[in-house]
Amino acid sequence: MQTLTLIRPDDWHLHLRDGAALQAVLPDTARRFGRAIVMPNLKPPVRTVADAAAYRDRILAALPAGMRFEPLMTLYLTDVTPPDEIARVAESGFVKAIKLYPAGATTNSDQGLTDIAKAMPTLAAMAELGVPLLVHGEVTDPAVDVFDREAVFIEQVMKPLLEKLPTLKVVFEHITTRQAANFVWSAPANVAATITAHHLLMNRNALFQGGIRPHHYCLPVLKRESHREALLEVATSGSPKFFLGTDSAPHGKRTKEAACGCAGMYTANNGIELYAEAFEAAGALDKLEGFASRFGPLFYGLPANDDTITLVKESTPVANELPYLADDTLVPLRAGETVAWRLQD
Ligand SMILES: NC(=O)N[C@@H](CC(=O)O)C(=O)O
Ligand SMILES: [Zn+2]
Ligand SMILES: [Zn+2]
Repeated sequence: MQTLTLIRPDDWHLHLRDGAALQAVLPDTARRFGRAIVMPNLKPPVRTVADAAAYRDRILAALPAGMRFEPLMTLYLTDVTPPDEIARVAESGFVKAIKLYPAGATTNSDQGLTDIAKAMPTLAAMAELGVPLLVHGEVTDPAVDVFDREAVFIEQVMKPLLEKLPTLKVVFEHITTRQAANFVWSAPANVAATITAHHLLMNRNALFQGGIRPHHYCLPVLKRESHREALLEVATSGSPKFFLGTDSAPHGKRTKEAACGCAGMYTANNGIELYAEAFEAAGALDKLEGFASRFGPLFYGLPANDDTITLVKESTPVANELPYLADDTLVPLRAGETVAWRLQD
């Protein structure tokens, strides 16, 4: 049987939620990944180092006994995040980055930034202290077509920001377009990107395959095939500017299968297996370890994990639903279908 052993990977973009949801999803990630950059879009958001310390404690308390996992925390950038908070971040050791959500761009982004100008002193402090900025890169202007919002963001926000603060470390999160892939490829080494497995595996046809498919809806929304090809090309290129970020984003079945369904796919239960499928299909399994286990730590200035995982090539069924909340379940990506790889126990 074909197997693949990798340095244990990390997930550089993950939603763990809180409370019962956190309890339900955390083991899926901790089984596979050594560390994860934990997104701060809770209700209310994680805005201070003190908030992040309390959230980190709740994550560690939810970790099943005997499991090793290190949550790397982030703060949610608002119009009023003070530059002082950045000094506390740099001192904390456990807060690794600041997350920019344009207000209204995605799930729980209503307290996000309304205008980048408002954050300039705080962003300048980040550039000075080497604190990375993680960006949900989509404009929110309703006049801009939803499929173009990432490409427009590059021109309207990302380029001007990096012109003003050329040394700021930036991770363009969950990139979905050829424009974003090219932009990061051509940018200096302080600019990197995460890529999800679902954007490597699916194009926008998956949203309408035999009918409307709410479990394939996430933000940024899936794009056309030529964009998927561009993402696959940079992900498998061996460039250290591109690394793994699942953007596993759990929402209960009832909130997904609704007249106005939530954005986000749940992939943590096959968090590395889905990437193995995508890399294998591209004939690039030898490039997976760099992308999944080495380039993220390199960007964040951390060592790679000191243990390994092994994947087995074996068609493996995916559950229809997973336990989630007392009154709702979770429908993972590929529910009721199969994944080509399995994590060895
Ligand atoms: N990706 C998503 O579609 N949803 C994320 C938010 C985000 O990462 O934009 C969520 O928190 O549900
Ligand atoms: Zn996002
Ligand atoms: Zn996300």
